[in-house]
Amino acid sequence: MTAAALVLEDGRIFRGEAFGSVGSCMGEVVFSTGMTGYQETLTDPSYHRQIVVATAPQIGNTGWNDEDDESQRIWVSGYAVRDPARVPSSWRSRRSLPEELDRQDVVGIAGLDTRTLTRHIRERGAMRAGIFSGDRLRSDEELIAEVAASAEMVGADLAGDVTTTEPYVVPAEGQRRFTVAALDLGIKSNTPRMLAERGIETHVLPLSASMDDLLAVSPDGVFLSNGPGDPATADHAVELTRQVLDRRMPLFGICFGNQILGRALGRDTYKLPYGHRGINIPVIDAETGRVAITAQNHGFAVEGEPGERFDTDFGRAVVSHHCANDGAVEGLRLLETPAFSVQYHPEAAAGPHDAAPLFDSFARLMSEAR
Ligand SMILES: NC(=O)CC[C@H](N)C(=O)O
Repeated sequence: MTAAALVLEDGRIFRGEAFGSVGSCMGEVVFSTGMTGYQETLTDPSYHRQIVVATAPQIGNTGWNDEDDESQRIWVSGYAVRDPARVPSSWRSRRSLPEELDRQDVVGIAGLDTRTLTRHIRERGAMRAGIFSGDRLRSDEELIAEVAASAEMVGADLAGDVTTTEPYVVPAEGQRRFTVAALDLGIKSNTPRMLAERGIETHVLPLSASMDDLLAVSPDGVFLSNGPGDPATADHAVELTRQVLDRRMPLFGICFGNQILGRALGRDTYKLPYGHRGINIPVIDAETGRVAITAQNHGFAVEGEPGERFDTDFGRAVVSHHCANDGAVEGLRLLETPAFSVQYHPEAAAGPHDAAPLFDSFARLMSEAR
């Protein structure tokens, strides 16, 4: 056993043993309450620069397979778990979780009290932290100083780190009904897959794409993906979105995309105390009162009140969805321009499928705009 410590910026230290790679990592410490889907979580680019704490005590039971990655690599900076599986068991598993963490040089910690850690984050808020093991484990003072010198999540411009360098196309399954230009701020593989199932061909474009790049693919609609970092930094994407709205091109955004649409409509974003991360988060549709159980992973939110209607440069808009737990904005819809977005994850990887019909709503918007 190699000793490891998770050190928080407020000086609190949790001790355990090294899990995955030995060394050190820095990031914002956040907790995720999903009991399944750790492979999708770890490979979700939105977790770039975050140390994820699994509240589910046993992690790694189904190993690591070659099918469920949401991107090319693991993006979390570190992983903290209570009780790792000794022996993974799944017919799809190719290797164990710690083997994969080690293969990708991802530093983790196991055996720490994740319940106390989660309660601490819930009370004090998500904050900077580091995991240290091997020769990176030094005196408490040195470790706390190292964490205090690391980068904050507020003001972090991270989508450029995760976006594709080259455009690529994910073809429609069967007959192509629509073409979508997707701005890649950290897109997960399951999004183009779910669009493809609906006859949509997706052109995934780098974050630096211009309006001309978008128009070059003759899209029926534009998609804004999820992604890491502080939405207050995403000025280029906000400007591009304003141009898309100006042209009345159908637009759909997820998570970071919801925050970008919010900013394009003149709203500010702010940091939630500890965010929403899990796969059973209840969201209320303000119009119908219906609740959807959703997958979520966000630390920031758009300012607004449940059901609020407001004026924008593109006509009237409504806060279409909000979180049943804390009332945070979970969706926006324009009433006079074909655009909507949600703060949660209809691509649901991993997660419940209540929100999947939103991809059908996007297809409907594109067909109405023809
Ligand atoms: N999953 C996402 O798109 C997250 C958006 C943003 N980085 C946030 O934390 O709020």
